[in-house]
Amino acid sequence: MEFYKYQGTGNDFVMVDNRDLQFPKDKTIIEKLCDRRFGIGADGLILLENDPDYDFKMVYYNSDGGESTMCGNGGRCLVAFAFFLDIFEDKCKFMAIDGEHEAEVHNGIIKLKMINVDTISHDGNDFVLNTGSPHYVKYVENLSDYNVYTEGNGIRNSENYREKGINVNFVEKISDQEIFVRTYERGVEDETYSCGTGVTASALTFLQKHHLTSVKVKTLGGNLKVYAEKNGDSFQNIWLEGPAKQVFRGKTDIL
Ligand SMILES: N[C@@H](CCC[C@H](N)C(=O)O)C(=O)O
Repeated sequence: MEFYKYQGTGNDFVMVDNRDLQFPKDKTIIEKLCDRRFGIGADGLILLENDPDYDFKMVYYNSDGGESTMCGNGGRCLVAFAFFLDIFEDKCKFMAIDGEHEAEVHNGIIKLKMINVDTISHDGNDFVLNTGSPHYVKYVENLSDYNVYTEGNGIRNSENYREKGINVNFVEKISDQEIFVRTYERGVEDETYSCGTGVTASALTFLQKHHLTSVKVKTLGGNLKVYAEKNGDSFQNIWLEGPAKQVFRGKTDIL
């Protein structure tokens, strides 16, 4: 099987052109392909498929092999992959598990429109919201030295969230225009270098508090930017922007 490897701010994905629907959607196989010792190695695997009403369709799996909810960086990488395959010119629309997404490509920078967010709930002093995937957002100090694995794993496996799982983001304010975000991801069950839906969730809590329409976001794997408009309680016109790159392509016998 031919595959491609992409990364978006260090969130990395095995990418397969499955327009012929030949890929076996088997949990054990996907887990093996994503394994960093015995496989290709990635935070997730994404299938590019045809959709009769859109330029293409996104099917996303976490590295544990389970199909999951929306992946923002994965979506940006898939747009870069579709652009590489000449599926569209500079703007596209695709279908994902959380609905329709628009995207634009300019000089390797991919701008992805995220779903509207109607509710930001509180859990104590922290925030819970869904940006296509469920996210917990906690503001901390000294984020560089923070134990993201232990604290994130604890919240993800706490009584309220254990069953469905949740992604856990730790946020530190850098300035009025910039935040630093580190994320423990459900389904990877570890910290990743960046999480697009998590960066979006974290950014929205910051935009709400400071009445802003955009914020720069630093992650371990690079920099992103989030734009959004607030209409009543709801955030609309939410865009996640940043680089996404093809790293290599190859053939695997794992299947
Ligand atoms: N890396 C992602 C989020 C992927 C989904 C997540 N692991 C989940 O199961 O909710 C992103 O960039 O958004």
